[in-house]
Amino acid sequence: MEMVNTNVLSKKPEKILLKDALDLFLAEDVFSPINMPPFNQSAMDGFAVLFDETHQNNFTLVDEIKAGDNNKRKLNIGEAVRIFTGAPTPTNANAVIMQENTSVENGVLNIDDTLTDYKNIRLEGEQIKQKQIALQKGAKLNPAAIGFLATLGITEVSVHPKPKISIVITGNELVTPGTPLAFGQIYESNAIMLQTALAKKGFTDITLVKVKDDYNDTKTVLNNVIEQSDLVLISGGISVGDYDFVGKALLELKTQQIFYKIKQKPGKPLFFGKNQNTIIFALPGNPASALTCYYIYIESALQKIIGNPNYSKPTTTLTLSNEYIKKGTRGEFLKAKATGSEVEILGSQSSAMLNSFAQANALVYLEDDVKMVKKGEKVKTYIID
Ligand SMILES: Nc1nc2c(c(=O)[nH]1)N[C@H]1C(S)=C(S)[C@@H](COP(=O)(O)OP(=O)(O)OC[C@H]3O[C@@H](n4cnc5c(N)ncnc54)[C@H](O)[C@@H]3O)O[C@H]1N2
Ligand code: MOO
Repeated sequence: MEMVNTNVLSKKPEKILLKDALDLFLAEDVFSPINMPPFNQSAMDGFAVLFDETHQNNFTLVDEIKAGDNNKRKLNIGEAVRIFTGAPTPTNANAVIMQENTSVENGVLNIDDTLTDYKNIRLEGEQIKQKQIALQKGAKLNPAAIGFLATLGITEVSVHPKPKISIVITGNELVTPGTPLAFGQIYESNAIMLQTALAKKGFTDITLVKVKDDYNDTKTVLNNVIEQSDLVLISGGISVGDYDFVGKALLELKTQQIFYKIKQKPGKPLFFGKNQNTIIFALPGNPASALTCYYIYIESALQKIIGNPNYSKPTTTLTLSNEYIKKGTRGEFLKAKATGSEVEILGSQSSAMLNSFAQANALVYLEDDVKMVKKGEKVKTYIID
């Protein structure tokens, strides 16, 4: 995972529309172009007054101001205006009294309330002043941050944009769901699985290409997608079989191999490399292997590409509710179900099967030298969502 973090660079900053910036990270500080609020504003429906120590009640009503009115009037001591929430208070008004605490008789306002300076007035610039920093470089644009920038009138932000992604599906045996299966064929499921996993995190600029187990076709397809994408995810054809052409084609295309094969289960033959500025993951075709590699490696790479300054896949330590005997010497990511402080390792851990993955909300990680874990033991758990 460390190798992914050090080798994946953030995309060059671009200005994009604020409405398209959800969950991206600011590439530069943003300063407020205005005072917010831009004028003294009433926080209540009621009456704005100008009082002093000699005049605390029986105000003379002189005007009405509602939200949106372009009214910059001033009051004399002892005067009041009818006012509504969000309306500009008279420029020198020093309190707003809620209408519930008032009565009006013959144009005179009586109040049943204490007067304090600037009660119920939102002062100009009290949230932020013009030229002050609104959000810092690296800030995540969640809905509140997007709303905040919109309150300042901002429509565009400089961010590290989302990557253009290509998914390449390899395999002669694969047919699209919805068509009948001939003997020897299986339904192709990695494309939709990866596409929806990506879409869930907001990554939707995806080109899907399918290629048969043919060296020249694989090379041509990979050459094209590498040229057109920031991130290429390849499914299958990365192991050692005579018809696994992905590794050979990638190297022939002068891809820099950063790692190939990891001591982990599932996902042993995972390939990670770079070609020019394009990041490439060749995922094992086994569906559970492909998805595990997606969660553990690709989600981190995506966050790095969009400039997340402090991402690491969320992990927690949970108490195991069942025993598990680990056979091999690879580290294992095990499909699991976390409930509160407990986690259960599910059955059906095969890389070729998705039945237990479909019920999982976590992956328990056991180090390579672990032989078994007992009920009640604490285990490292990746939460997947
Ligand atoms: N002699 C060895 N054989 C294998 C090794 C090994 O070390 N030595 N490693 C095994 C492991 S572990 C894995 S994982 C697989 C990975 O193989 P590939 O990445 O080359 O993937 P394929 O052979 O193309 O497919 C594997 C398996 O998954 C099915 N598949 C592939 N793509 C899809 C898809 N899009 N949708 C659904 N199912 C898919 C495919 O039919 C195969 O059954 O290699 C082992 N072999
Ligand atoms: O490493 Mo493979 O992904 O176990 O089946």
